[in-house]
Amino acid sequence: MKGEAAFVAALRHLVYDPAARGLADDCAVIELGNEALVLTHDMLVEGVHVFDGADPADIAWKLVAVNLSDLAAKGARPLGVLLGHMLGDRDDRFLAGLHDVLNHYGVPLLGGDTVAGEGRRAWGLTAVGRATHRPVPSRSGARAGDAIWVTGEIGAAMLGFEALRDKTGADSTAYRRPMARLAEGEALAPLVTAMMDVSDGLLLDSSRIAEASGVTLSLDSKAIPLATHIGRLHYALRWGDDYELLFTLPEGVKPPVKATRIGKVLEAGSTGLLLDGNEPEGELGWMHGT
Ligand SMILES: Nc1ncnc2c1ncn2[C@@H]1O[C@H](COP(=O)(O)OP(=O)(O)OP(=O)(O)O)[C@@H](O)[C@H]1O
Ligand SMILES: Cc1ncc(C[n+]2csc(CCOP(=O)(O)O)c2C)c(N)n1
Ligand SMILES: [Mg+2]
Repeated sequence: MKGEAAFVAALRHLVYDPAARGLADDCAVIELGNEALVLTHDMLVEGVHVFDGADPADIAWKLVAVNLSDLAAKGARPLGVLLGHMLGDRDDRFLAGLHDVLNHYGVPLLGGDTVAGEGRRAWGLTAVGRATHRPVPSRSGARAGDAIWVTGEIGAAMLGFEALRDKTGADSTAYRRPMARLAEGEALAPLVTAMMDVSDGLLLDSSRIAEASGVTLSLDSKAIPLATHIGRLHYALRWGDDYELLFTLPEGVKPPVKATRIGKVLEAGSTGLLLDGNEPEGELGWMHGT
């Protein structure tokens, strides 16, 4: 067994509760009578998701935002978060960033756990939300004939990462402090046939909707809103950390939020994903441990 995909595939054999959505969605969804709880957990690791020596205030921001982004993708309103923290040098900065991000989104801290350990630090966060629309949007409802849409721009986090790596002084906010599209997710939830957030790269995440829905997603590269120039297209579509919402709508339905139409859903073909009519080359996005 190697890497994230193989491990999650093995975990699927342990899953029997429908709330887990087959471990093929951004969140678990627990139906409770007329309401549904929406739950997610994402981790950040030093040197993998954030630079070694990054300002802990930025780490706290990103940790909360990437989890709220998964709630946004299901149209859920956050109820609170639980934090898994490894103690370190500048925990006062972590606390300051945590205060900022929780304040920004108006989300309460409900609990967590604190440990000390050696080596690289990792942080975990569980976010709990309440569904604003049921059925809660999934990755599996895209149908042939639907249009494919995305909010915002793709590639801004990649540029921010490069600015920090190369010390150019260019803006790195999109990488350090991503925004969760909660308002957009809530407005879209009643309309979409499928929705997810883009964390691992537009191409890989599009292929996940295709797989979950049993269709082919056909993207038009010229339509994709890029934060960078067209020469960087190959990388921008694969780098990830975008945290925009990727969704499908029936043909003719206009999204109630700012978004760009980037392609069309086709009947399942020989490949789940087409870019300008061809199967994209190389790795599609970010996969841990491969
Ligand atoms: N260690 C794990 N234990 C249980 N379920 C897991 C584990 N790792 C991943 N999953 C599940 O696998 C599915 C896919 O996870 P993935 O991390 O790709 O989704 P995501 O959280 O939307 O993406 P990202 O982590 O890139 O933000 C989800 O249902 C997730 O809950
Ligand atoms: C220092 C540093 N190097 C590389 C990257 C790129 N990166 C790492 S994980 C990931 C996808 C989201 O992770 P997950 O799938 O765990 O949610 C991306 C785009 C980064 N963010 N920081
Ligand atoms: Mg997600």
